[in-house]
Amino acid sequence: MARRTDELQRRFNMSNRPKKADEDQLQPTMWNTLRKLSRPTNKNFPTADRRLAGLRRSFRLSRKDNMSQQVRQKMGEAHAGIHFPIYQEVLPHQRKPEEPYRLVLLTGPNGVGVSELKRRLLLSDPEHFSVTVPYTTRERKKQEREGVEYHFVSKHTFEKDILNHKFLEHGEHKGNYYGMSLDSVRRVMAESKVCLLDVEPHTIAALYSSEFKPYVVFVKPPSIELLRLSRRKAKVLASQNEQTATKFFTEEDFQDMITTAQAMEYKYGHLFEKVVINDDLAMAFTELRDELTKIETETHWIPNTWAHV
Ligand SMILES: Nc1ncnc2c1ncn2[C@@H]1O[C@H](COP(=O)(O)OP(=O)(O)OP(=O)(O)O)[C@@H](O)[C@H]1O
Repeated sequence: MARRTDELQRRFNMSNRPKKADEDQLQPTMWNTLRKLSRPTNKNFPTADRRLAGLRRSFRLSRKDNMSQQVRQKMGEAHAGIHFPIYQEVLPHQRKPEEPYRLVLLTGPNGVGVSELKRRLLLSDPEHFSVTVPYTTRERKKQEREGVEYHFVSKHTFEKDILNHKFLEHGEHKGNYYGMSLDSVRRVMAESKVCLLDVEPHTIAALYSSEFKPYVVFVKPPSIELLRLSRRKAKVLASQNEQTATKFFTEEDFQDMITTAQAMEYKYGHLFEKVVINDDLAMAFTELRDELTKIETETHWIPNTWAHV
């Protein structure tokens, strides 16, 4: 029988965009961040390429400049067509042994620890957790194998695939395309593994269906004081003049992380089923792993539209 609880209603009942009155109350910085959040970008390339190539941050800009008009138009249509209902009925759900595991989506501001938590989950049980293989048009390096680090395809094929909505997220860097396809997610799920995917929050909508039953985890930074303490020794990669070097987090990085997290929660909080505050890394990992175990083994709520495949 369908039921609706206040908590679930809170999660599922908000429209995707803040109301005008709400917009007026937002701090200017947060509102600018909200605007930025609407731009497609890609978090799924293997960290080495994404970061060594300076992809993560420059990606958003290069995509905007380089993508063909036709492709941009198609992408706009794809995003514009997705709406969430004001209310959603929910049903209790328990995974049957023959069913695929729910897709696990990890999201959060840059540098908060999404990749680190994903890496730890993978290491903790490589037979159980898996990740997708991205597509690229760049040249294959000597040590790389097709289908392991990347699927290597031609520019023509890639552009055709963009128009056919094959990619969940895609972008361009230094004249090469990179992208993550829906089929890669399906392949992992068909292997009876838990597919871990880190995404920008706007991508959640494209996966919000009975086929994927996404379990959305928001990785949130702690207070700025705790960020300063916990990230004292942590380093991030930074691009400088096309070169990449590691650097310590700056005060600006921390501020940015907190403002972006607030904006993400404001705009997409109704889709987050679990919020993990990443202060102590070991504790955050344990909390996340335990929660994923519960979702696999215990009865929990899902939108009733997901009940039938
Ligand atoms: N709780 C934590 N305490 C200390 N250091 C942390 C913690 N969480 C993550 N880190 C470190 O912070 C840095 C950034 O983490 P990570 O690469 O996972 O961020 P991210 O959210 O994936 O960001 P991006 O998508 O930009 O790569 C890494 O050096 C990581 O080891």
